[in-house]
Amino acid sequence: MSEPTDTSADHIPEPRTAPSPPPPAAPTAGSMNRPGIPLDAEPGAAGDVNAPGAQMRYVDLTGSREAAGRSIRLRDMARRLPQLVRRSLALAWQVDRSATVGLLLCQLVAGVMQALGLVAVSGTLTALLTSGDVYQRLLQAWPSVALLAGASGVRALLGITVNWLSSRLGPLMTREAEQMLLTGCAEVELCAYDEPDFNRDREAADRGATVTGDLIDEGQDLIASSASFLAGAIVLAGVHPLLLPLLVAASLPQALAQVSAARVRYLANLRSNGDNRMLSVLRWHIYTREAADQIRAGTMAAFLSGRYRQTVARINREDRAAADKGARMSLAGALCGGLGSAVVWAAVVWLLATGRISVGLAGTAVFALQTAGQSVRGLVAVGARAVRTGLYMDDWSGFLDKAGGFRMRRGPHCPEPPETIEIKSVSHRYAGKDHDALSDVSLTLRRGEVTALVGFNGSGKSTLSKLVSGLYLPTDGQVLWDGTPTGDADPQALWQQVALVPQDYAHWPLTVRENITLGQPSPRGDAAVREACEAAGADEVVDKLGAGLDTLLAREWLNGEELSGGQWQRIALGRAFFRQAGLLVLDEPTANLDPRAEYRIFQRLRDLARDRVVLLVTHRITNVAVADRIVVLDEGVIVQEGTYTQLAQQPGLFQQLLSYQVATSKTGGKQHGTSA
Ligand SMILES: Nc1ncnc2c1ncn2[C@@H]1O[C@H](COP(=O)(O)OP(=O)(O)OP(=O)(O)O)[C@@H](O)[C@H]1O
Repeated sequence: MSEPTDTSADHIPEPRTAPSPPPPAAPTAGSMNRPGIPLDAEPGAAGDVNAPGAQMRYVDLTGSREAAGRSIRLRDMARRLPQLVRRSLALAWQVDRSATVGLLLCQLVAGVMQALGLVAVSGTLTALLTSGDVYQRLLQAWPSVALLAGASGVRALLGITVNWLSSRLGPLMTREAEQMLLTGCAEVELCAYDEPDFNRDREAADRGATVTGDLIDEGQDLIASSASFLAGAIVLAGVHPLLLPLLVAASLPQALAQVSAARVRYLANLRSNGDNRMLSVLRWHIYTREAADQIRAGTMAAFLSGRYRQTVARINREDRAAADKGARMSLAGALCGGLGSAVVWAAVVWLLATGRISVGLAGTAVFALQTAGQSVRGLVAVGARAVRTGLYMDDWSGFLDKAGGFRMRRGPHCPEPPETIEIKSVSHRYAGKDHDALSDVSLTLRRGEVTALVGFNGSGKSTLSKLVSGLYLPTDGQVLWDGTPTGDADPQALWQQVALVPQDYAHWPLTVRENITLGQPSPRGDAAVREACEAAGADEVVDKLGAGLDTLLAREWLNGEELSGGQWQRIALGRAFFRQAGLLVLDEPTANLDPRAEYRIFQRLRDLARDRVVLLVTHRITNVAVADRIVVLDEGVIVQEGTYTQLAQQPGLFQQLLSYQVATSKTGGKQHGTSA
């Protein structure tokens, strides 16, 4: 049985496992293009951070949690606590049954020992305070003393056992909660991530998972306090029926004050939630390597530190106000509590003076009053903390429910490498958008052909490539793989047939080999990896690395290496070429490559297309001559389609794009010539 912590504290301590907002950046190439602007910053804030009074703040994340925080009241707490204990035990049962049973048994025996201890106190005092010679009185008292010592010893041992079992269970519960979160996220449709609420709730759920392990300690403290209160109450009621209600009434003001102070602190924490998240974003950008060069070259350090200080000042103001208010409440509670205690002690004296209880029973009452009083305060303090942990856990379980709503529920069909992919009257609108990213697009992709998508930024090229790959399901129309809609295919089986090089490819902190195989090695072993590297021009990169394919691609890690942007892109291409997939999607595959590497990739595309469908998204208009067919998109609509020769001669958007690129290269050439 662990002792309830900080029974006199007037505030709920932070969860023992302090939840911290996760670092904002994923390991992608593109993440570097968006330093400093959180994805869900308040509308307008990101674009106008220097305007007078403008503050870059996270959107309010509190919403329903504020309402939940306001419900930290004595009555709601009493209703909530049994649920929380049940919840903690259910999760504990899930991860380690024997430890859970052990914990419950220990708590039960500890409660019995507490009651026996109090009975033994009564026996000891009665024996010692009766008249007669000292030797006789000691002889009479010793069985009670032995019982008292035995009960204390057993309680101490049980306390150690409970701590041991709780510390075994806590981390297991946290890991289990995190695992459930990971599984939940891996199983949702990609479109879930486009819902702003989803990302927000996921972060909150992450904090909830982190504190899940705390609930077992808090649950144990609650059980221990309840058992201790029960033992004290039974003994006290035995001494005189007046004492127990008096004690409860006397403890009430202090309990109310504690709960109110807890509510004030919780709400203050909630109000600072956005600012705390902002601090973590700023810290990440200020001290990690990712943006270190841009902070220096842009002389941004003072600006960012200033923003950090402003945010800290806001949090400090909020904390200070909550601390002051909490202290005032605690003071009022302590005053009322002091008066209440005086009344209880006066009652004991009165009962003794009027001969209603013996001296021995009065002594027992003193011990029982102390035990029960401490337990009530402990119950309230731990209860308030457990309720707060429960609120964090609500975020976690709420998110799991939400993720369940987005779970992929597609068909069982396992596609073969496709002969044709038909895009049939497809429209797609992202969540929260008021217009379609693609409108009524129809197109057929065939094995053996390279189809290129071109168009201005935001015209819908990447969206179309993600629909073709089955990453998104269209909001209207169908994408048919050899006649089967992507929504009817088993997603894992379908993605086995997809090799994708997205615009923002991941820089996995793994070895070169794992970066290529993505953890799914070929039966041909390293020979297949080397072939893919050669096709992508990554062989030159690997040859220069100390440990070849075994080199860890993360410089900040022990013995890791860092690659240049173009070298990473070759690795990303190697990944796609390694995969034996029937669809190859290349979204801006040569943006970081030098002209020689780019030339080689475009030359290889024809070979690659022989036994697969190839979809190429590119702004390098002069290079799309390699494609069998070019599709020109504008504002989500196909405006032109044909071969390079046809489109180059036809007035339209393609000619415009081509002329811009030719003009740019000419201008660049002239400038180069002038400066040379
Ligand atoms: N995840 C998303 N959530 C909401 N809107 C999105 C999302 N991805 C793209 N969009 C919007 O859909 C439209 C088409 O975007 P898409 O990325 O397909 O364009 P693109 O032609 O590939 O652009 P670029 O040439 O810049 O890569 C844009 O208006 C964009 O803002």
